[in-house]
Amino acid sequence: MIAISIYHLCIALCAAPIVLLFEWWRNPLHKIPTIGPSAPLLSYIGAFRFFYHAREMMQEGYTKYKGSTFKVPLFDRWLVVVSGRTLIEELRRYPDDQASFDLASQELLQIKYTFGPEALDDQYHIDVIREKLSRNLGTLLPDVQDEIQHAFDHLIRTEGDEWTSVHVLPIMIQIVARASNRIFVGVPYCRDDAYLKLAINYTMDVVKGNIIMNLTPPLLRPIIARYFIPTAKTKRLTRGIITPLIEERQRSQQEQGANWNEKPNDMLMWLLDEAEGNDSRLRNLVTMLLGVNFAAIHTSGNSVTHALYHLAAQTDYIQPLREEVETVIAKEGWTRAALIKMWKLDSFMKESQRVNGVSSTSLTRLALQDLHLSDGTHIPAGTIIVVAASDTHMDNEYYPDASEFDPFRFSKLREVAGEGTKHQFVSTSVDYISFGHGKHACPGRFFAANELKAMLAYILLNYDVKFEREGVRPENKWVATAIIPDPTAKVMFRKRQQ
Ligand code: HEM
Repeated sequence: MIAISIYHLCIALCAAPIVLLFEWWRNPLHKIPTIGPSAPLLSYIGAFRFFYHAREMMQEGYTKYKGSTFKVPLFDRWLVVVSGRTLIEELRRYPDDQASFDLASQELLQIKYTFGPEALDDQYHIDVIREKLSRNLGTLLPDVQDEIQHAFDHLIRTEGDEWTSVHVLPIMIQIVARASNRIFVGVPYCRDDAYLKLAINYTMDVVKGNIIMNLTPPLLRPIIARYFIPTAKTKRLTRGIITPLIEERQRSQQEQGANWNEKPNDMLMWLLDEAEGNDSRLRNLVTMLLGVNFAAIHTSGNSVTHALYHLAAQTDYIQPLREEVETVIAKEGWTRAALIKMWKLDSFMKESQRVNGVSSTSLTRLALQDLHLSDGTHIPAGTIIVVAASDTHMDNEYYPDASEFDPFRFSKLREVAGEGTKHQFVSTSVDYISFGHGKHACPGRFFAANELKAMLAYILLNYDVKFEREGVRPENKWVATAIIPDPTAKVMFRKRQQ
């Protein structure tokens, strides 16, 4: 009996690698070139490498396979990367029922467990961002600016003409969180430390929850999620803070109806209006609010920090930018029209996003059916596809001297007749995909661009900035596909003496 068992065990042990190899060879993804090892089990070594050295692996793939596809390993799946104008355009054109952004996000972030199933059902916040937030930018700008000023005064303490060293990334994230939440929930909540902490930490909670879910077998996920997903607590605590505000607004709406003259013009009110008479939307308001914070805070906080590092490293950019801001403000006052006229500032932000960005990939899609790309690549249903954003942005074919940070690259291009809007910060194209491109391009980018330019303009008008080690911009950190400005760097701030 024992002999038979050992015999069977030996057969099983010998057969397992053969079966694994056969499955690997039969998998249609096998035909897509791999960066790093692709054989079964060895691909985990590749996944470790990708976690720490994504920049080099993406560069290698782009150099070898530009205009086609390659794949890189994550711990639980392959990521198929497409590049070149033709394929990016092809990916953009696929309808949602063939290549889905929503389901790709669901898979990569385990949204059902991290945000909660309600976040998948009814994404009415996207239309609210598109329709209400973007159309109210001009009206809301004074509030954003007021909050920026309040936040800088509160968080960056300078004395006379002394230089103060500021640990920039966490401070910029806080300022963005306050300025954004001035428009999401208004005063005093946008200054409430407990609420801000929850809104800021929600992103890390989602990341942690995602790691926990990826380590859990699918069958056990619903149970593990119930007890170990940190977002559940964050949502509960946020509900505790925001529910009285929601109830107060519902009461005012009932009592005053169309005569409610002081009706707030903010994200929470727009979401409430959209949820009126819809119980499930009302129940999910806080999830939606946190979802908007997730999309807005770290993306914008990292972006303004990237730009500020360039300013502090190359202080000769300060004068032309400051001159532009001062001249436009003197003529126009602090309006949205004024921000639009600041071409150099807009160009500076766009160039910073081009050479840094917040992610090395964009246009994330899940193939819902087999896709056949024009270069002959066959992508099987169930595959996650992305575009090589950073490498596209660093390609000399699209951007002369692409590796150079040329702050006024885009404002110079805009001076050519007919090119005025094409090179704005918010314009997307197959060559500029920091905000995605096409149907799912970031709907919050108009708000983000306004807020970030208002923050930079505020810094230019009110502070001198520099690095302690002058002229040296700290290296960005790459963690898998995420790109983060050095989280430890400090910038020196000195209040300008008017
Ligand atoms: C500098 C800041 C930002 C960056 C770099 C950024 C970037 C992006 C990117 C790359 C996408 C995915 C596009 C795609 O794969 O096709 C996206 C989607 C999205 N962003 Fe942003 N974003 C920023 C700020 C914001 C803000 C402030 C909001 C909200 C107020 C927002 C809300 C969203 C939403 C809701 C989506 C999903 C769109 C959809 O489902 O169709 N983002 N963003």
